Amino acid sequence: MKKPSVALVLGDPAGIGPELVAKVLSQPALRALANVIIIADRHELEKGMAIAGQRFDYDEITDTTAIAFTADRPLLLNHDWSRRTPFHYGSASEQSGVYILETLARAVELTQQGITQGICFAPLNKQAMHMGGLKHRDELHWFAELLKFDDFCCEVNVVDDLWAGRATSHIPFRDIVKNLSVNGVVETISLMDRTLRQAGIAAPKIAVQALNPHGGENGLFGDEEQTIIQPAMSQARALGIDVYGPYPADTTYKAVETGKLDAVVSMYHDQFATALKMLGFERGVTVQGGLPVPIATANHGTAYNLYGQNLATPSAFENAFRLLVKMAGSAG
Ligand SMILES: NC(=O)C1=CN([C@@H]2O[C@H](COP(=O)(O)OP(=O)(O)OC[C@H]3O[C@@H](n4cnc5c(N)ncnc54)[C@H](O)[C@@H]3O)[C@@H](O)[C@H]2O)C=CC1
Ligand SMILES: NCC(=O)COP(=O)(O)O
Repeated sequence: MKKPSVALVLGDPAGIGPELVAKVLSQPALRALANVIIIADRHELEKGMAIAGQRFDYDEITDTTAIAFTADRPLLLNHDWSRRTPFHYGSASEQSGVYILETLARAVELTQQGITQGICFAPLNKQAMHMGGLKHRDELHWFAELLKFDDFCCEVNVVDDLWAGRATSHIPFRDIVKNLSVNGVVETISLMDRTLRQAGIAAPKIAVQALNPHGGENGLFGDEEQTIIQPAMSQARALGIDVYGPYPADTTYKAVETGKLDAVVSMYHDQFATALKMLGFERGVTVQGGLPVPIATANHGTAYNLYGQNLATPSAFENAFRLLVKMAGSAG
């Protein structure tokens, strides 16, 4: 297979992103997987290497129209921040938000131009992005608009061989129930089924979570299982999708283990994400599911509390890079 070209973005320079990028790209075996174009302020990239105590060589480019890759040597497209307001290291700021949005937008542009086949970004901060002008509730919906994609999308989390998606995501807890619908649950199950097939699982088995304690116990405390989740599962079965449940949140993992299920569809963000992060915080990846361009990141965030201390574990971001390269290879 031809080596894919991928865009790599530092995420929020005020968090652990630059340190993670340094730790990943300083490994020759990882660098060799793809032609990498880093979109970053050179000073922040160098600072990440200084924090990590690890470095790699790169060539700087200014012109993206005639790119030539030298074996296993990343290219840097310098997003010069030297004349702009400095970042607030270790906390959210407007300038971090603007930087994140500008660098991600350049990554999307490169991918739309066919120069790269996917985007891997180190952790970003949604609060900073909102301070920097993000009007969408999260980067997923911002990416969708940039890519002129108006179909269904949702974040997909992966730890080892276990995948998870959610029918609602970055919304207030009090709004979960009013945002749940039969159609939304069917869309989430279908996206999960497609994603698993693209990942090479020929006959995906998908668990669906209940919303209420003990699955509502037949309407005793909540009836969303009967009014929304079971009808959605019936529609999914009619589409040929192999779904199981609905399982109460506290015993879903047991059902997954016993039934050797491949994925879980949750009703809200933390419902299964908490179990997944218990299972493998250091290994988890988040994919921007459903978009026409492969985009992946680590499942953890900016960890502002760890900034500048060389304490960030790179393994989740390494997994994100590997998965993104695989997806970009299939896309290109
Ligand atoms: N990949 C991405 O872009 C993601 C971004 N976020 C964003 O990150 C921001 C902060 O999120 P939080 O919920 O505070 O979670 P967080 O993941 O940044 O931090 C949670 C805890 O885990 C620790 N931690 C995180 N990554 C670590 C690593 N690589 N090595 C060692 N310890 C690590 C932190 O020090 C902290 O104690 C939010 O704005 C959120 O939206 C959250 C998840 C993924
Ligand atoms: N920036 C990616 C992101 O926030 C996805 O993380 P999560 O919603 O899976 O926690």
